[in-house]
Amino acid sequence: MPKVLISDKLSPAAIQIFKDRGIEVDVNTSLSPDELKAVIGQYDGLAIRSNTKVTAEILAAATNLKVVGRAGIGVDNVDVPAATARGIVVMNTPFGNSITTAEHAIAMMFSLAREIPQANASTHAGKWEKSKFMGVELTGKVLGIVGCGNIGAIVADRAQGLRMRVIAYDPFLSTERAKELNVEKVELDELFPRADFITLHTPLTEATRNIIDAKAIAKMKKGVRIINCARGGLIVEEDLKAAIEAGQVAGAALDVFKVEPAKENLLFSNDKVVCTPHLGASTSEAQENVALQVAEQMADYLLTGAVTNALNIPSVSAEDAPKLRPYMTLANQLGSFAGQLTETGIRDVKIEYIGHVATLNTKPLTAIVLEGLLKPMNETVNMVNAPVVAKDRNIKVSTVKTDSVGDYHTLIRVTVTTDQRERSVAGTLFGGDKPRLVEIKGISIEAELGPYMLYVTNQDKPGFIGALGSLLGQNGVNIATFHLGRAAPGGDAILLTQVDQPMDASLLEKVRALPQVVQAKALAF
Ligand SMILES: NC(=O)C1=CN([C@@H]2O[C@H](COP(=O)(O)OP(=O)(O)OC[C@H]3O[C@@H](n4cnc5c(N)ncnc54)[C@H](O)[C@@H]3O)[C@@H](O)[C@H]2O)C=CC1
Ligand SMILES: O=C(O)CCC(=O)C(=O)O
Repeated sequence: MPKVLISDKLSPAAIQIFKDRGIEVDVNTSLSPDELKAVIGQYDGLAIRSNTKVTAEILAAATNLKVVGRAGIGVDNVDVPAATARGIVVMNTPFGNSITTAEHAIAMMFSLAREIPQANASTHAGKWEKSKFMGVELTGKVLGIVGCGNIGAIVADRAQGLRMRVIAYDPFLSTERAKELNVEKVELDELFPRADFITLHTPLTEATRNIIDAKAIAKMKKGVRIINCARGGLIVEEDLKAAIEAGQVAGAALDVFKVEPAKENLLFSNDKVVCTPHLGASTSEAQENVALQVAEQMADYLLTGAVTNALNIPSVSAEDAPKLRPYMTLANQLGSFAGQLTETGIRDVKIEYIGHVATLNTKPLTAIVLEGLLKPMNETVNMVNAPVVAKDRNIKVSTVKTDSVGDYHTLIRVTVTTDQRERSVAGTLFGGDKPRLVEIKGISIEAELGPYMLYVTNQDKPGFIGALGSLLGQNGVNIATFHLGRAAPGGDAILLTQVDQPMDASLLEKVRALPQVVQAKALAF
């Protein structure tokens, strides 16, 4: 039974889902990094929010870990490349808290415009400072959105409802999408001087880190108000403080900080700064959504291998999954067949998708071909890290899709080039779901793969099949299936036979000693 650790505060709905799906679950939200490192080896899954830092060091100790599930959006607290290298899937819940976070940004904008938190504190203190809190209207003001993805788009919609004019900077926002959102797409240098309010909704990446620094602030309209409900690292806090003190920035509303939990910060106690402790996603609705989603996704992966919302492995939609399933088996068999026959360094892998298979999402198929291919060289390889392992080994991977149909209505061909030779193997699905090998090194054959196979290349000469059958029989090896192919009468030939038990090394030597045999290899699937 798989075992999951929940190490951040998640809605109890997640615990129930894990239990209902037959997954053992522990909850411990107070582990120090060292304590987490000490226990993580017991778990197959780790469910987190933003508190737990899943570092390379934690992952190195996570010897059984298969999936990290982030109940939320940002995964900057997870070392995704380190997880990928270890074959660990990292998944998030990209939509579950978007509305809630967008609403928080709007609430922060109102708070800034009317100084509501400051006025609230003053009124509670019995001061009745009516003339001190003179606000600004939002109607007719320009809102500059930096990062117009899921949350940015919802903020744009709500702001338009407030009669604001919305401009957005997002290099990946298409003109059509901007039109659909009724948002004016601008460059950052145009957004800064035009916006009365600026709200940040990008992930924290090397391109966005410190996007709001002294240089950027100098380009902004005097009296601009800045809202950050994305990530603390987007703003250089020292520069923001100086700009508020100089009057260039009228105020800032911050839900996120460079260092969290932010028990201390240079912007605290500045009366132009409104702060919340990373509450963007904190509504009961959003927390229920993300907890349910992450638990279902993690359970699906641990129990069935189905992948949703993963950041380091191609996702397969519920609609595509049943169509891809038989191809996944075929792709893995083809990769594994090629991998087991390869004895020297691989330079190049070409995967051809021909006919029906070319119309499907082939990314997961490519990953699983590589898993099968590399497994004989690397026990820990899986679909997640196979592309990285291939890259690390300087293996060039290319894919070709052709939807024109040849002898088979659907075909996958894997061609592996090593320093010494090029070898190809191809397969199809019989009856729509039964994987069959139909070509090895360009020679036609028709074979179903079983757990123990004997693969022989030989010269097509009389007497070979009888001699091999007798040899296997004399050594107590039962033949389950027998498949033959040849390039031309008397030429190169291949034999693939399924046997009922593993072939031991001494028997294999006897097969190799038969006069017609060029190569003999025991394969396992
Ligand atoms: N405060 C909180 O509790 C929460 C914070 N977040 C943060 O909000 C961020 C945004 O979330 P979503 O909208 O769901 O993500 P998203 O991926 O849908 O949108 C992010 C947008 O940023 C854009 N972008 C990427 N690089 C950019 C760059 N260099 N300059 C400008 N735009 C760039 C992308 O094209 C994309 O459209 C998350 O990455 C997360 O860090 C998310 C949820 C809750
Ligand atoms: O889990 C949380 O409270 C934070 C949410 C968040 O920052 C995110 O989803 O990126």
